[in-house]
Amino acid sequence: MGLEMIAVEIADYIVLKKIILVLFCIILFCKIVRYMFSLLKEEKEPITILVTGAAGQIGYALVPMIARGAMLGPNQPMILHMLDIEPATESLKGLKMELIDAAYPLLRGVVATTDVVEACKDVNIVVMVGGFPRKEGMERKDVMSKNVSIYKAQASALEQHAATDCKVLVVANPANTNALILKEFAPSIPEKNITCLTRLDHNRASGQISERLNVLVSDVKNVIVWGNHSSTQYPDVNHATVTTNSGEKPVRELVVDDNWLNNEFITTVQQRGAAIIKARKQSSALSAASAACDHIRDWVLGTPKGEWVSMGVYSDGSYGIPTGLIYSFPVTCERGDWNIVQGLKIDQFSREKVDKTAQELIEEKTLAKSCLN
Ligand SMILES: NC(=O)c1ccc[n+]([C@@H]2O[C@H](COP(=O)([O-])OP(=O)(O)OC[C@H]3O[C@@H](n4cnc5c(N)ncnc54)[C@H](O)[C@@H]3O)[C@@H](O)[C@H]2O)c1
Ligand SMILES: O=C(O)C[C@H](O)C(=O)O
Repeated sequence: MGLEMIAVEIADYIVLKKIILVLFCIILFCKIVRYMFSLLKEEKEPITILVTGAAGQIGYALVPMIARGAMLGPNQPMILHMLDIEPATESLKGLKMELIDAAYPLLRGVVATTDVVEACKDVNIVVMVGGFPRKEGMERKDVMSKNVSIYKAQASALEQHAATDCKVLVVANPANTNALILKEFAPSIPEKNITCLTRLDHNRASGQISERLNVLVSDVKNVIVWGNHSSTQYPDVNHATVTTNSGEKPVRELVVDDNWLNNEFITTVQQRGAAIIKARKQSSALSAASAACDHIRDWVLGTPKGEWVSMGVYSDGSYGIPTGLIYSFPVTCERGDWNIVQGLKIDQFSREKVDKTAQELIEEKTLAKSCLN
């Protein structure tokens, strides 16, 4: 065999090796893609969610949202536990029938009960709506004594029977103080796992800006609701922006009316709950249910990059807010954990409002403790 022939054979061999390598890579790539798809299709374990006060009006709006996947996403199956009190037994039964009739694909089981132990068994997420609602003309403090005793009792049941890492959202008013009572009487639940709903106020603030500027509400970012879910809350737009064709613009720059932002905007958001009660003769329900889904979704699945939301959380002293209060702060969430956004500038106007609502929470805490004695 001449040298030329040997060179040709070696070249053929190298080409063949390259072809085999390319084929091998293609097969490997296909296998990886198939594996990724199989992971995506893989059935997740159901998460157990408890809604207390499920037979009430927020409950009636909330449970179908949860069952449709609005809270935990379209691929997360769930088992729903629904708790209410004896007089609501029949309407709770009816709600269970309707959930079955709605044939929600993600809903893998429904427990409708008036037994708090059965309701709390192994729950992973708890939305506490049960309680005595404020009626027209009533102050939130009027319902305090009725609700703190409910929250004390339910804290013990959760502590003993819920999953050890359960996440709790308190909706029922006074939401911040009910959450604080729950925290005090369920000391084994990590304090970071007990929160209250101020997302409704946050969404209301974004909604008012969107209406005023005629922009999409989804383009309004980073409003803050500080403090109590009450008329002393402080809706703050000093760090808020709107996404426009020419980038992110500060809300103040676009509104060009500091008088409106510092007065009417704040009181409209603060008084929105009362305005809805006046109009409907019942407190807000669908917007509260939707906000509860937003709160849990962002907490569990994370907030979008560069955005924060408002959540009532246990104060660690950030922004000079005393520890020992459940206070609404701007937070970002990642991998099921929230963190208070640090380093935001608080001007004198804001400082007074942030402190005023903290002061109301201190007073509510004292009142709640006296109701327990
Ligand atoms: N945080 C917020 O943003 C926000 C918004 C709207 C309403 N709320 C509050 O949410 C709460 C519920 O409002 P709603 O309109 O659904 O009231 P609702 O009266 O229609 O429903 C409350 C339900 O709780 C039940 N309940 C009472 N005691 C209970 C107990 N010990 N255990 C379990 N269930 C119990 C009642 O039987 C009723 O079915 C109220 O306190 C309301 O003020 C909070
Ligand atoms: O029930 C209320 O007091 C009002 C409610 O908290 C709301 O903000 O709509």
